[in-house]
Amino acid sequence: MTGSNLWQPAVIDAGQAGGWALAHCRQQFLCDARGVLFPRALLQAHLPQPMVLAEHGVGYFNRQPVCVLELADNAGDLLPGGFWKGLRQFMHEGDLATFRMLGYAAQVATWARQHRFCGSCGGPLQPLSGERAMACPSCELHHYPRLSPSIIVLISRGDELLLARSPRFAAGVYSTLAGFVEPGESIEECVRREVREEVALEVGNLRYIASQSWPFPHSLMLGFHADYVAGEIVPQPEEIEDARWFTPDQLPPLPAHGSIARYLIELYLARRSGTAEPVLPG
Ligand SMILES: NC(=O)C1=CN([C@@H]2O[C@H](COP(=O)(O)OP(=O)(O)OC[C@H]3O[C@@H](n4cnc5c(N)ncnc54)[C@H](O)[C@@H]3O)[C@@H](O)[C@H]2O)C=CC1
Ligand SMILES: [Mg+2]
Ligand SMILES: [Zn+2]
Repeated sequence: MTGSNLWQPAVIDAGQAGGWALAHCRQQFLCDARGVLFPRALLQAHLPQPMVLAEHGVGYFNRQPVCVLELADNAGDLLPGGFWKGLRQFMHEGDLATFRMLGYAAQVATWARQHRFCGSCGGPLQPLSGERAMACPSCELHHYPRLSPSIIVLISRGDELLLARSPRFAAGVYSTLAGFVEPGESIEECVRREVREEVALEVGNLRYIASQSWPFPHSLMLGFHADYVAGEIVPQPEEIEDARWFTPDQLPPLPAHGSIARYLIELYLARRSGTAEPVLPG
C-alpha cells in the first residue's frame, strides 16, 4: 500500500484491544519523536483516566486498527518527550495518508464531543453500533457526523482573476471566494449568491471542477470556475477586506499548496497557457 491507500476509514468497535491510538483535543494531536500514532496500550497506561472523554475506532492505518482518544485538555506534556501539533501543520507537511487520517479523526471526535446530548429531548446519546452515528435511547433519534457543504469559486475575466482577502487570512494572501451552502439552495445558486454578497458581481458559465474535504472544522468544499458577467466590485463589509482583478504576471501571495483554492487558480492558469495541469491531492 502507498500514499493515501495506507489509511482506510472504518467504523470499529472501540472496545477492541490493541492497535494504534491517536490523542486529540481541539484540532491538535499529541506527538512524540516517532510520530502521531502510539501503541494503544502505551497511551492508555500513560493518560490519567478522567482525561479521556471518549474513544472512537476510526479505521485502519497500514492495516492496523486505529482509535482516537478525545482528551479533556491539551495543556502540558502528557508523555515524556510529547508535544501537541495542529491539524493544519500536518496538512502543510504534506504526508497525505496521515493528514487524511487525522482530518477524519478530528472531525469524528469533535462532532461526538459536541453531540453528547440529544438536541430533541435532551437525553444522553450513545454511539450506535456498526454506524458512525450517535443514538438517543429515549426518543430513538439518530445523529450523524456534521458536514458543512461550502462552495469555492475562481471568477475570471479573460486573463484576469478575481481574488479577495478576508481579514482572517495571513498577511498579504488573496484567495478565491468561498461560502457555506444555505438550506433550500443548489450549489449553483450558492455560487451566485456568495459572489453577489461578497463582491456584488454577476457570474455565469459555472463549471464544477472538483471537491475537497476541509476538516477545519467540518467543511466539504465544492470547487467551481465561473466567468465574470456584469458589475463593479463592492467588497462586503466585515467579510471581504479587499477584492481585485489580478493578471497572471502580477499575482499576490496565494493560499497554501494542497488547498482547493490554490488548485482552482493553478488549474485556470495552466489551461490558459496550455501547460501541464496541476493535481489536487486526495
Ligand atoms: N480549502 C480551501 O481552499 C478553502 C476553504 N475555505 C473554507 O470554506 C468555508 C466557507 O468559507 P467562508 O468564506 O468562511 O464562509 P462564508 O462566506 O459563508 O462566511 C463565514 C460566515 O458564515 C457563518 N457560518 C459559519 N459557519 C457556518 C456554517 N457551518 N453554516 C453556515 N454559515 C456558517 C458565520 O457567520 C461566518 O462568519 C470555511 O470553512 C473556510 O475554511 C475557504 C477558503 C479556501
Ligand atoms: Mg466567504
Ligand atoms: Zn432524544
